[in-house]
Amino acid sequence: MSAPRGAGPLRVLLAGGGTAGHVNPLLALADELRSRDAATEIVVLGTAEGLEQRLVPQRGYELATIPRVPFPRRPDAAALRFPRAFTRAVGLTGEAIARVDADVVVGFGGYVATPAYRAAARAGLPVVIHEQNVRAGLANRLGARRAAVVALTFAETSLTARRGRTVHTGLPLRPALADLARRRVDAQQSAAARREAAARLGLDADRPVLLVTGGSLGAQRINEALAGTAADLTKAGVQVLHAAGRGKDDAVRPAAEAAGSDYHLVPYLDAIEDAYACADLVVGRSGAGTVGEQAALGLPGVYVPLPIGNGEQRLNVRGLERAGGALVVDDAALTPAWLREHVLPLVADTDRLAAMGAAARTTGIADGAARLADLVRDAAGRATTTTATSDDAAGTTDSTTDTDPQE
Ligand SMILES: CC(=O)N[C@H]1[C@@H](OP(=O)(O)OP(=O)(O)OC[C@H]2O[C@@H](n3ccc(=O)[nH]c3=O)[C@H](O)[C@@H]2O)O[C@H](CO)[C@@H](O)[C@@H]1O
Repeated sequence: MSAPRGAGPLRVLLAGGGTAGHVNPLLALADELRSRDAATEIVVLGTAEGLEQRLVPQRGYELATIPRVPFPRRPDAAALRFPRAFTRAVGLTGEAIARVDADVVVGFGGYVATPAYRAAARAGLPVVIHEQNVRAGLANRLGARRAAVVALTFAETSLTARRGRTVHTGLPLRPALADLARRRVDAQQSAAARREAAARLGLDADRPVLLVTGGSLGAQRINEALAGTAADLTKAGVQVLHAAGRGKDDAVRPAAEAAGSDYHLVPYLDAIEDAYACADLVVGRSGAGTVGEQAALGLPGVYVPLPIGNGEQRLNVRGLERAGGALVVDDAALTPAWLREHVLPLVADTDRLAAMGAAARTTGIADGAARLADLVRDAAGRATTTTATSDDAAGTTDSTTDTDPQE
């Protein structure tokens, strides 16, 4: 017999997937909920193709998969197949909800979120939405119509819960990153974290470290530009840690090898917190995850927004840029010459980097996972077992006075 709703350990379905940008905040919330109550029951809803396939079981959570059903954007053959495929996905989601006997559904947007929101409505369950990007995706825009809570990474996102609360929680950071964010506020702790992480990565903590990422999938353009400057950087005494993306690292290998032992090329950093702890400067994309993490950590960054999708990457970094924590360069303008002119002097300019880092931190939130966990437990009628240091007065907007998010 299952417990009545609102009683016993929390039971939750977390829906999200695709890239690590969607999966990592979901896992950060899962870890936070479990750390408050080890008996919390969690099922993650994802697809069989996304990064969740690897990342979710690796962190010890059950993954239920449904087929990827992209919402039709034009009247083609896929649009004709959509209603049946969608109904099937909703049915499978309903089965996953019933299996965990969920009392709340939390969605992070993307392909699996729309069926999850629909199945939750059918089951009469409250929905909590987390929107990572400044420009909300379609699934979350639809879901926000009946959501109990819409939680936002960025204050400037215009998505609102029509019938519920809209709260600026920031990005839920996984525990290792939240810990690092706390340590980096103190100069001595920050230096210690850098030394410890440098030892694990085989880096010299006393020389400049440039971290290069292309988001969770890697970025060919960034890889090519770095390949063209690899030797200039190492000749200048800079150590480069470059996560080029799975399957994209081979193209950089000849340049990395020619640049010598200070050029560390990897496909992906599972423990990216170590890389962040050592980095003086980061060059990368401006996915919401990257921006949210680096702001919370007070890390100066050179951002190269991905010029596709709905343009969300340019918007994601705007607040950070305005605050002075970011240099932003268009994808097309990112060349080896640009890196030589801008990044080579910057990575050794400790005063400027310190100012950029401090500016970045003013826009970041380190306890986003705790804030979101409070909202989820509350929506499910559970006590919030720890107190988040939430600036509710500033972070909560009254949904009735906001602009229509569907426009
Ligand atoms: C191509 C694409 O679809 N991009 C979207 C995707 O970004 P994508 O998933 O690439 O990027 P994000 O910046 O959001 O997140 C990357 C995540 O991967 C982690 N990481 C990255 C590299 C690495 O070596 N190790 C590692 O752990 C980072 O710490 C971060 O948590 O989702 C974001 C959040 O909705 C969107 O803003 C992006 O537009």
